[in-house]
Amino acid sequence: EEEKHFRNIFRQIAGDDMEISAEELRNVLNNVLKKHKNLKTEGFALESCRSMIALMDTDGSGKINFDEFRHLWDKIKSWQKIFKNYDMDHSGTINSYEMRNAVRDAGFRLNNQLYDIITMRYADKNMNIDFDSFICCFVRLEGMFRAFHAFDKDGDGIIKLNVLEWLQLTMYA
Ligand SMILES: O=C(O)[C@@H](S)Cc1ccc(I)cc1
Repeated sequence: EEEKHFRNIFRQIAGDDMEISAEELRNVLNNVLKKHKNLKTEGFALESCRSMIALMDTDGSGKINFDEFRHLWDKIKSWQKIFKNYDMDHSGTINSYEMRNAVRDAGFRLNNQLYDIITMRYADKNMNIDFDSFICCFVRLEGMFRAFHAFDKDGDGIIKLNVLEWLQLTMYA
């Protein structure tokens, strides 16, 4: 039943081509955000939605189909619970220390250098991370781990890429 309901929602968002574009994704994310008063954010920028599409576009169509959207939506739902769990004062932001715990709670195993890089890339001047930056960071983390494992056929934790393969990975993200 829930699946049918979700498919109807998807159909409304996606329109005739049954694929969601960056603009359509931005509209649905920002409409949902309006229902969450304690998720302070200026909303998702188009560029952020383009990146989320790229990271989730496993069939290379340039848009996201039902399965890709379902995966993204389930991830955002679980990651917003983690965000709210750490945003105790309901400021709509979490600080860089809480971000470390949120990343760990989401199951990502990083090192100190990466935690610092994430703070530099996603936090504001007060070292706080707002909700849309938080989600974009997690979508990128999940997408990049997934891309690495897709290349790591023998699962030895080592991949070999030539420069064009590297650019294919990093430019469409
Ligand atoms: O659908 C909702 O409002 C909750 S349950 C999950 C959620 C929260 C924020 C966003 I943006 C997307 C989804």
